[in-house]
Amino acid sequence: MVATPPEEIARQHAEACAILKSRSMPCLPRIDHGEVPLRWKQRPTSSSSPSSSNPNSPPGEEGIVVDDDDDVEHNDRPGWCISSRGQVDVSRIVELISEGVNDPAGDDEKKDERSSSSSSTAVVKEEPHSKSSSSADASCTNLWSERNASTNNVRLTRPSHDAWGIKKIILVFCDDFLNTIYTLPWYQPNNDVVGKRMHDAVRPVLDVLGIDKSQVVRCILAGMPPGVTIPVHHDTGEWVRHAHRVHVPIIVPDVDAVLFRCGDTVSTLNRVDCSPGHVFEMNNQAKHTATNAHPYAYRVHLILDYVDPSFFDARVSENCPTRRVDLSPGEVVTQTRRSIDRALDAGARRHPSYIVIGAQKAGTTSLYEYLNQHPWVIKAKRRETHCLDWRWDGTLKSTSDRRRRCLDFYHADAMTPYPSLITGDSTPSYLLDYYRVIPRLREVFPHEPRLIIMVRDPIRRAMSQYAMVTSTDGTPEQLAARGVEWRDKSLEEVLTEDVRNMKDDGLLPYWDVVTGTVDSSAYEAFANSREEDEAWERYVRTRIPTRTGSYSPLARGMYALQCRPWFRSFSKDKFLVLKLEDMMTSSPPPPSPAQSNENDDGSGGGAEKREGGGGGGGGVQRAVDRAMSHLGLPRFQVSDTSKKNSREYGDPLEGKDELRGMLERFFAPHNERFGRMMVEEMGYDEEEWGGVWSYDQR
Ligand SMILES: Nc1ncnc2c1ncn2[C@@H]1O[C@H](COP(=O)(O)OS(=O)(=O)O)[C@@H](OP(=O)(O)O)[C@H]1O
Repeated sequence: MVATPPEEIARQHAEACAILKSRSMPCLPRIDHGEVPLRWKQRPTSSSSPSSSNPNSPPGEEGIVVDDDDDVEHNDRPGWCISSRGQVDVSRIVELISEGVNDPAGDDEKKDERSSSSSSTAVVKEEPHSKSSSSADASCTNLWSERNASTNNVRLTRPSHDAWGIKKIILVFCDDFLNTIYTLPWYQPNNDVVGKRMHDAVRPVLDVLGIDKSQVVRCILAGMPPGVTIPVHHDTGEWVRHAHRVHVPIIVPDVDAVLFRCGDTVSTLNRVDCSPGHVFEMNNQAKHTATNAHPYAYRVHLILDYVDPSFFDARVSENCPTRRVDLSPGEVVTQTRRSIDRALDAGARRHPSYIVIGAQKAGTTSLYEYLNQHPWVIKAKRRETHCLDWRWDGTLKSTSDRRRRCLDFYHADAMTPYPSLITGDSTPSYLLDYYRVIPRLREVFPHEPRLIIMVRDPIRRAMSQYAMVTSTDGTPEQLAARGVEWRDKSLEEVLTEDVRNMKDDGLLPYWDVVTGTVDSSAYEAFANSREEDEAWERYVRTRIPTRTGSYSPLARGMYALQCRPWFRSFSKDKFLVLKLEDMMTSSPPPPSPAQSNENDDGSGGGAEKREGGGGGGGGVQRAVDRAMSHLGLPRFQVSDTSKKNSREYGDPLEGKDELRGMLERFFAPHNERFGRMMVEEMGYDEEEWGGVWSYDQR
């Protein structure tokens, strides 16, 4: 977010006034190009920094990025940004909003202050034709009065508008992700006298656009003060990509004193005809700027955003259906920069909403960081809370104390007023440590957070673990967590040790240590037996230390065994399982269903599945889309798709073909079993999971 410095705003204002004075810029001829194609608005938005949505920070700017440069990608950008969609009679809207139109924003409050202070000598600039009313009773007819709005309508903040002194009458509004569309009382035909009249007065605009009112996601009347320039900017936020932006000038005291320009670049801004009643659509992801050079009067536009009807179906298929809420008069809403909630829903969300439970070294940090780029996802106080394993405080007497302790690892209290926002953590040790973690999770988080499991070729995973644990880089805390047990051990030694432990626990009756081979019939007989369950529990209960990462290089890659107790403990719909390899595919990011009609270039995108290949962001976006859908969050575009927690290390299996062959033989039946489990028990795609990590295909 770049805030335009005041000197630059002053320069742009002077420039606009000079243009107006010289009458050197004619308006574009009114041409109806039809709707601005939404694919022209797909440029990723750039201001979704997670911190901006942290409820601990005050709501920031309202999704507007001010640009001073022209570094915009112009691929497939239109030769036009403005489409004249028609002309309507706005006199009924004018009737409703004329009163108080030229009162400065917040003036009713100032008047209250003045009337309560007889010594006040402040000079109020009187505007002609301005009957103002500061009463907030139901009969108050000044819709600009903020007291009236907060009593009879609903007050919403739009910080950038406030900064520019723009005042507004809000009729329909949605959060940044179009997750909830709020209809305010002053647009509800059955609820309010104003609502009925406003609803009817706006109707001709919808008719000219050929849209149904259910398509409207935002609709406000915005009053721009005299002597103000909104500097060149473009709008940002997910909603921009999905919505058509329409302006209708309603009250324009002097069209020659208004300069509204829009264009693909700062140097190609075109002037739009702002005569009252001109319904025009603009590409609000292109540059635009407005100046009201009138000496004393406000200029009012109806600003309306609408989506295609297919948008709502797409949201259903993304597991994130749009909600519609009719707000009551005087209702209070809580806002962050990108979210809006009803105050009466405070506390409705229970935290945490998700936990990435493993597997270690399978890309869990990346997934966590990608999720946290979503403006509605708030980081835990630390990525790996470990609140259910080694930070669990068994000395606490009651469940509520233990819950409190666990919740303290998240910003749970600060998030209470904002139920749209979610939080969670990534503690990859949980997957293996099921016997400790599952009962604790059930106890302190009975709402059962969504669980995400990432997996990776178990041989690669083991190599990554070995490289990490034997590495001497990192913070003292990281070094301590890794332990020193493997420091002087070779890869062969640590693998052999794990095999020995498993053998001793009766977990590998099918594995011949001398030949390094599996007895297939012994494996088939043992797999999924009660004996295997017992042996697995024995292993997990005795071989998992809590204060070192130097353990289980093989067991942590036996995913069917690790997942089984989890899958038995929670319903299927609680889980999402993702393969790290799928994050590495380089095919272009998929369009969301909500964009697919516009975006489909017909390319299936040949996925490169092997590690080390590509990783152009398509795989990351696809994985994050699935996670968002799992969490019931609206889709967003991941801006930083770089891999996290990655380490440069030589291939520990380089020149060790025998060891590699042994590992492949060891893991092959486990991989095959896990693939089957995913398809048959969890209902995942056969093509994706059948034959997962089948080494003989390499
Ligand atoms: N997007 C993407 N593409 C390819 N590889 C990726 C990606 N994200 C994470 N990684 C690799 O995942 C490894 C780190 O996993 P974790 O973050 O789960 O490790 S940890 O358990 O939290 O320590 C680590 O593997 P190694 O580099 O082999 O150690 C990361 O490089």
